[in-house]
Amino acid sequence: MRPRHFRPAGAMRGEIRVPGDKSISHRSIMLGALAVGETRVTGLLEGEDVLSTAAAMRAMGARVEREDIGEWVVNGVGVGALLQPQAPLDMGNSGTSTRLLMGLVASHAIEATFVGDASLSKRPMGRVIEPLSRMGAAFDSAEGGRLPLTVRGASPAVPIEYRLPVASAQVKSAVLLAALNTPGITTVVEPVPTRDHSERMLRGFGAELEVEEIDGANGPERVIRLRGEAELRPQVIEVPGDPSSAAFFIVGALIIPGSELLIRNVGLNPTRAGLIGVLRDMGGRIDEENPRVVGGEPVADLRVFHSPLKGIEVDPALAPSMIDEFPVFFVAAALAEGRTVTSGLDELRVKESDRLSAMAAALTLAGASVTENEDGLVIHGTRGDPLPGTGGPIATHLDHRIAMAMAIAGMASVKGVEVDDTRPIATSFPVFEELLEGVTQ
Ligand SMILES: O=C(O)C1=C[C@@H](OP(=O)(O)O)[C@@H](O)[C@H](O)C1
Ligand SMILES: C=C(OP(=O)(O)O)C(=O)O
Repeated sequence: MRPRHFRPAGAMRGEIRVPGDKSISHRSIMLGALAVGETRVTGLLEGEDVLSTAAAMRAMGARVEREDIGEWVVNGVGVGALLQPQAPLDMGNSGTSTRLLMGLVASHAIEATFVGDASLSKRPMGRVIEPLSRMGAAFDSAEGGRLPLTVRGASPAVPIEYRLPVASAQVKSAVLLAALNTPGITTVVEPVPTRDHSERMLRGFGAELEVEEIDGANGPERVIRLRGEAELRPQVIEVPGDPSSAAFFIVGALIIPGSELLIRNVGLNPTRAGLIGVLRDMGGRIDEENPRVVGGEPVADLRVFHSPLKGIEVDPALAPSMIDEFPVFFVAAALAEGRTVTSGLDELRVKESDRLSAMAAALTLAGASVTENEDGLVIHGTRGDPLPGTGGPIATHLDHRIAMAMAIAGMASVKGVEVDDTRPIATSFPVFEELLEGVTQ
């Protein structure tokens, strides 16, 4: 455990540049490893989760090398040519690494065992076991479809048409990655759109992938078709900054009086940008400067000003586009005027921790007024007054986003917040504390 007390702070001022997007970093290493030849990546997130992906791809035959900060070179083996790993693949804390790599292994003639830390070992893998079994892969897992888990890939695997039962980009991506080495056309139907980095990058690497929008019973649905036995061509990839990391600074600058912060290099893919729209609807001033396209993704610099926020009812349809931002969004709600209501957030219970109960407990300790419902939180804000709690230690539960969200809460509190363990922050945002110190007065 590495505890730290996050003190009440003056304004957040100056500028920062957020590190590379975690989702895109994972995918650039995985697809690079499946393309024959040299893929060059800049701006790669060097967080522990991405390093777990890099180590796994090395164990399956790819050359994955770091040349400089964020500059990586991947020499791939080609679709269909992954090697049998000689030892269990240690996924650490990373759900994305585990679920996407289970998809890759599922259609190769290899067997791989996945292990992870205490948090990852509690997370449900049945949601990927189910479609990948239909494609022909075989699984042995701990009870309830949990890690440790062994996948025996099918060769050839069978193409399926799969309608996602949960709004999960990881499940969608696992099926699409399995489809790469599966003869014929695999179809994934998405009733609710989730982040589309896999689709964008698969196309960029030359896969035959098409996306059709159709009218579903409850609105537009996306039908994604991928032709298998794909040949991927190596790419040069610039990874845009991670909006999920920027979120902590966006909320910090909005709630701490006197703040004006420039956050450079923020990815604004619409399947990820839900938080910004909701905070604007609450009265937050977030200006976009220098809009551009980086690595096939929309990016801008964000200038964020301290703003009085008003409570809001968050449309549950927005959840997938801000799914990882809810912990810090709850902090914004705790400082807003009036009531904020969230619902439809069952998925938050199966992240690195149960993020609904972890944030309800942590914010209550910090002095916020929070009611935990089955699928969301209701929060009565302080109308800008600092949180009046005891400062007593809040439990992170091996969850980086709880640690960072409560660090921001501490800065907007009377007595600060003691975070029981800051180590998990390194999974997604190793320079978080350094950047925070640089911009707080
Ligand atoms: O595909 C991805 O890169 C991710 C998808 C999301 O998970 P789910 O698919 O479980 O919603 C998200 O929470 C995670 O941080 C990254
Ligand atoms: C849920 C997250 O990641 P993963 O599922 O990859 O562990 C996250 O980063 O908030």
